[in-house]
Amino acid sequence: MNVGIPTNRRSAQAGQNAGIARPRSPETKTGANRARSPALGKSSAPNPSGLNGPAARPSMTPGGPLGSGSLSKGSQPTVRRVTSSTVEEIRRIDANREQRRRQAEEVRRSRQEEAALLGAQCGGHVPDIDFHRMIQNYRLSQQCPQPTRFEPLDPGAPEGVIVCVRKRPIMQHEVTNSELDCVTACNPCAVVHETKLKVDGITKCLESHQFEFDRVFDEECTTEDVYTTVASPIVPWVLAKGGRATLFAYGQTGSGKTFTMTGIQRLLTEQLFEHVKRASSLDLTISISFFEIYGGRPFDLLNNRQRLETLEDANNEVQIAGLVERGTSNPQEMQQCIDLGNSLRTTQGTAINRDSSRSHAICVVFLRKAGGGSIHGKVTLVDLAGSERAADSKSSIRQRRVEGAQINKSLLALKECIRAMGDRREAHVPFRASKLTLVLRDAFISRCPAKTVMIACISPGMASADHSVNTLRYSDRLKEHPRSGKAVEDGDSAAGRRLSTGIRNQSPDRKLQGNRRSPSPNKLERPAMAGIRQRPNSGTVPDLAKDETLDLHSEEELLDEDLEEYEDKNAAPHCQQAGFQAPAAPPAAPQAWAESRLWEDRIVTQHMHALQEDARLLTKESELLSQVQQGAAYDLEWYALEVDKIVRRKVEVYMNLMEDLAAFKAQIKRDEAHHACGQGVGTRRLSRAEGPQPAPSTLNVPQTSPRLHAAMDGNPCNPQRTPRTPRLHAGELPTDVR
Ligand SMILES: Nc1ncnc2c1ncn2[C@@H]1O[C@H](COP(=O)(O)OP(=O)(O)OP(=O)(O)O)[C@@H](O)[C@H]1O
Repeated sequence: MNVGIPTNRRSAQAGQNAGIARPRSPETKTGANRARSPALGKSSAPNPSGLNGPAARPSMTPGGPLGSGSLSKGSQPTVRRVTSSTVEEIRRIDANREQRRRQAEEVRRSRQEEAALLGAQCGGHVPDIDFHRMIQNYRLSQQCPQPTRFEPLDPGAPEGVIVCVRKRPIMQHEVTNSELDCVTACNPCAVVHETKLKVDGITKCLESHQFEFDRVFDEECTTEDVYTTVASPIVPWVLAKGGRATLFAYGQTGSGKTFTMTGIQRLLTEQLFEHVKRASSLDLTISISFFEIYGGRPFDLLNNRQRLETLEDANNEVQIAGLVERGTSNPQEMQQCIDLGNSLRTTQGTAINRDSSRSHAICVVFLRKAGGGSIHGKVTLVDLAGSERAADSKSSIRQRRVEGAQINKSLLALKECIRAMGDRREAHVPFRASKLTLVLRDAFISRCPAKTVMIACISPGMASADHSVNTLRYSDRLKEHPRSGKAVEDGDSAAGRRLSTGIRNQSPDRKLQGNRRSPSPNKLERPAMAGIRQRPNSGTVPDLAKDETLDLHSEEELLDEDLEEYEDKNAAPHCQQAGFQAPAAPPAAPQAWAESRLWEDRIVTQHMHALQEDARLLTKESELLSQVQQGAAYDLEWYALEVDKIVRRKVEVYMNLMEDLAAFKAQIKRDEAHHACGQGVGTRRLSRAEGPQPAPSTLNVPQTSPRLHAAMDGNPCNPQRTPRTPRLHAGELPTDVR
């Protein structure tokens, strides 16, 4: 009976049966033969062939002893013996089959029980039992002892960068999607289990990525635990040393960055006032600024999201012009400011997070000498935008693309700055690479002692495993110093090679491989966590894979490092065959972004100027009119001339604005077309070797009027047709209408 036996097993049995069909058919079909067989089994008739095993069996050919049925008397014992061994074989097979059936039944029953139990725990949404078992077994094998309390990290330790990981609990939406918790937090290790199928397509396996950090907080840990361990030791350190401390929360959307950061803000508020009170001899005041960087631009969160400008003063210090700094005299006031700032952040609902932040929020707490004096110390809390947003730089929606590109760029720049900061021999900190790092310059380049804490937040859900690995990889590299002598000396295979040669020296192909990982059949047999607690650590990802996997920012990394190479490699093949000469770079390239952003800035400024000019003209017009109405001016010819000038000026102002608007719309159109080119839909872009590219100066000196642009053939990839924006400055106004 085949019921309940899996297809493959059934066919296996069929095969076995087929294998014995021929010897059995003449002798064993009847019950009589079966009944006779035990007795026959005892036969000790000699083997005529004189051989043991299968070779000793009688021939199965038709002419053989069993084949024709014409057995002689002398051959009878041999037949009996053959029959006996066949029956024995059948019995054994039957017994095995029965045992397997029982085992299968047992497995099925225990799976059902386990599924019911798991389903009850997960509100009826049963995750994959096999993967669940594998992860449980992994955890059991590690026997991770969770410390009852975390020792506070020493902020005075020589290394300037502390990297921690916080795993949040699994959320309802993940349970509803039957997701498993695939992150094992076992301080100081964090392991992400990626669920995979082997090459046969049916065998399930786990790929476990292990990393080691300064601290790893599991889902049971509270924000107080995190604060006590990493943030609370920083406050006395800042007071004592006059230091600059910067805490970052990094991770994908919904991983708990804002949750962690708001908790830290609250706890810091409470602790700070206490400590400042205790250190009364320092005579310090506490003030706060709160701003966000959205789309590469700072906005003041304590001043109704007023747009801010970053400037550099004569001493090369970065200043944020117009940023409000509110003095606070008690924790409640400070908390109110923080709440206000958090409420004004740019958010958007996503499938994962109803209030997903789309910006980097930067809350700066200043400790100043009383009376608005110089800065004694500073604590900066940065809630970074979701790291996965970087992938939006390939979105089809322009706004998302701009956001994504800026986030990508800033996270990459941040990584490089922190790495450079940690490496004491690193002379160059590339803080100018993004607005985020520019405004945080103090954190990286400061004559005062500086300390950086990175809290990497990860979601435990199986669907987030990729992002979690990327987050851990990013965080892992913060402590990996590009020119670290140790790493080079270790010569630790590819990792060492990469550290010693730097990313620039990698082959372009490598660099472009993004997240691809080399298959690693041995990953499951990697050493247990206890065995990997040494740096450099990158867990089970083989060195080569690590080398290849430049995380999701690799393309941007490349852009920043070598734009030319990028342009040549990324020109869509499609775009290389049509006959056009296209503009500066694909949309992801810095020049294209810079051009776009220049237009955006310009259109807002021009509109503002137009309004101001209009208001001024209106005032002048009203004065003129009232003069005539009240009989103060009798020269109506003069009056008509003045009115004419005003109206002409108004027309000019608004014509200019309309030109700008047309140019801006054309720029948006070009962006879209370039994006399409980048996706393989567009037209050709010449490489630098093939033809001239517009010089960066075209950004400032646009070449043709939008009116001409309207008459163009509609190919927005033509750099010669970049619209011109007339500038309107106060100095350009005709003197006679002033
Ligand atoms: N440790 C935690 N314990 C309980 N709930 C948490 C924890 N971490 C996060 N959450 C919850 O997860 C959800 C998402 O968290 P949060 O908004 O902090 O994510 P995020 O990383 O800031 O996302 P985004 O980048 O989209 O803003 C929130 O509902 C939050 O309450």
